[in-house]
Amino acid sequence: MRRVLVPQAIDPAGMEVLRHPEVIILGPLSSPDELSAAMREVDAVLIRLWPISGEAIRSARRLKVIAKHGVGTDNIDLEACRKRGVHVTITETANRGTVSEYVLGALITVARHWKAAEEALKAGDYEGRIRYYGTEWAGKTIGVVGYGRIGRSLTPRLVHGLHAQVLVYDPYVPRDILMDHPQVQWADSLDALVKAADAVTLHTPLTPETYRMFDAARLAKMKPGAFLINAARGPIVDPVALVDALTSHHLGGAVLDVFDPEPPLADNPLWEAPNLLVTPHIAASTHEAVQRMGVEAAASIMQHFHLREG
Ligand SMILES: O=C(O)[C@H](O)COP(=O)(O)O
Repeated sequence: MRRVLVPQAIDPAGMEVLRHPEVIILGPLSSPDELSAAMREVDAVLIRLWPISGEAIRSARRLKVIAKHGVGTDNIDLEACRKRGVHVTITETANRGTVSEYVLGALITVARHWKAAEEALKAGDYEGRIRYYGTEWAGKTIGVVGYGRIGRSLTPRLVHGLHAQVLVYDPYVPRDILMDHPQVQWADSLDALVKAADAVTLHTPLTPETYRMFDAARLAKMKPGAFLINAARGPIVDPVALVDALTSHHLGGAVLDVFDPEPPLADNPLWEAPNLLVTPHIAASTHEAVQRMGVEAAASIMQHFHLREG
């Protein structure tokens, strides 16, 4: 028998994939604190965002596979997995379109002062309509940092959906995969991208190289009035520097779906920053993408144990 731990709820279709006479499904757990102990007697874990420490991996003697529901593996101690021979899978393509749609919504919502205008309207200030003038994206330059699956899915949507110019920066992918379109170009450097872009959207993993990639110095290089969208990982952006850049009105606005740490601190300076929109790490949370992530993560476990064709 294989014991598979699903610590947090996933889509029922994903649970269905795990249902098999040779599989015992364990979970859900009530908090991340229970994860390490619960992992001790399992062969596989299907993990969302809860952290899996090296210690938890080392003391999980039966563990063979960790299936990540999503694409970011920064919550998993990969070095400990490598040393113990634990296989890690991600749901490679499950969320790219949904995250791209979130970014389109974020760009439009923040650039049209949607939240402030709505609050003004509800407070009886109908004349906000002649105060909240926004930014039109057609013809503007949007910088896409990271040209992995999400960056590549987003770029055509920016071109065809928003009619924007797109500048792409990613030192790890070959230039010939760039979308072949006159409105899409490589940036020679990250600084060249931030200096030229009316909005920058982040689509890199969290690594030592991307940690605080958007610190005070880099934010200062962004165009005055530009917008920043972070649906990648919180620590890529220095939150204190971002609050300063928004409060001084150097930036026109920002949208954060991710935080450092997660969950974000309740008493948070970000909450007071002007024209900052926030969501609780839901860029990939559509019914469609959550179903795909659940099914693909579960299928990768079953494939690992040769309990399913494919
Ligand atoms: O809710 C989840 O499980 C997430 O969407 C995780 O996705 P990510 O690791 O790709 O952010």
